[in-house]
Amino acid sequence: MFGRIALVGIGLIGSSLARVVRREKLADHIAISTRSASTLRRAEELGLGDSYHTDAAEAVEGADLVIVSVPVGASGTVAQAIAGALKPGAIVTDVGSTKRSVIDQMAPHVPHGVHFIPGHPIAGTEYSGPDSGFAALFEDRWCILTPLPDTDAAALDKLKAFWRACGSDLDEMDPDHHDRVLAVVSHLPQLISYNIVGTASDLETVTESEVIKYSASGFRDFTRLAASDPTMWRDVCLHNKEAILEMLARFSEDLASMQRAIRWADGDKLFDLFTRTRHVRKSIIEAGQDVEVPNFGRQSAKRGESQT
Ligand SMILES: NC(=O)C1=CN([C@@H]2O[C@H](COP(=O)(O)OP(=O)(O)OC[C@H]3O[C@@H](n4cnc5c(N)ncnc54)[C@H](O)[C@@H]3O)[C@@H](O)[C@H]2O)C=CC1
Ligand SMILES: O=C(O)C(=O)Cc1ccc(O)cc1
Repeated sequence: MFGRIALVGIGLIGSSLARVVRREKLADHIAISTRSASTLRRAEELGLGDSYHTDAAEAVEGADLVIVSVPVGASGTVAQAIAGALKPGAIVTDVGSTKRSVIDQMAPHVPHGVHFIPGHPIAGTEYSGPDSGFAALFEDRWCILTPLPDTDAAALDKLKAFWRACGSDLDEMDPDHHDRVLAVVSHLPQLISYNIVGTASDLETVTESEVIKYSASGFRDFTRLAASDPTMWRDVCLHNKEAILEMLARFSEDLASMQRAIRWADGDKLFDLFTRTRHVRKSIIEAGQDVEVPNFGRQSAKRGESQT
């Protein structure tokens, strides 16, 4: 499908892309670049690419497709570093969890004649780094592209064909709309998880060992999300600030309303809400969107066994 693909950033997403590109033979040459020398060495030990570069500009030279998979706060720095080396006609895309900020950071650096098409695979886990990736990550998951108004139709089609070959279903969205939707379905749950796990670990009357020993599956699900990469999520918060603050404000209002219902023993109100939310879950399952996060390479979560 492509001659040379350059992957800038080789963590969970970059290394999953490397693996699926190799498996599906989507490129003749995979060039890998990342900022940290030790991560690059690890990518080489894992045999993820055909060439390895500490200099991102060197990796993108001659590439037909460049995929930037770094924390969203680093997008501008990467775009600036690669701008001068991009081949005319190349497609540059990203996988960042926020889109408006990535566009604002990257678009000014992309030269005329290079096709910049921002993207976001809605697929991931709480793990990070080149060891954590796997080729099946994108299978049957959505990938949202947020093309700019002047995006070249042929380049867009090519990028869509690439993601389809990775196993994804494609959607297009306006970047601001993307940021509001993701704020509620992804960023808010993530922040609630950080908060609930923080609350539990701050309780003086409950020892940490009790939290671990008696954690019911509800709390355990939150700890999975709360184990996600701090740099990535710090950047998401800082780069989708307005939409996240709006969703947090709505959430706080609804929480206060629930608090009131409990205080005044308003059982009907609680029952109605719990019935409504149950229907949301039912709709997700009926739509076939209840995808389990795969357990590749992880130890068993059985009681008493350690988790790495
Ligand atoms: N982890 C997840 O579940 C998902 C993450 N994303 C997005 O994908 C992007 C990458 O995330 P992950 O692969 O999970 O992160 P990761 O932490 O596993 O990997 C990040 C990579 O970026 C490199 N990097 C960091 N700063 C850099 C810089 N200034 N220049 C060059 N390389 C740099 C790191 O060395 C590493 O190779 C983020 O923007 C994130 O929002 C999108 C969907 C899911
Ligand atoms: O691990 C999970 O449950 C996720 O939700 C992964 C995820 C994290 C960030 C994204 O932008 C998209 C997907």
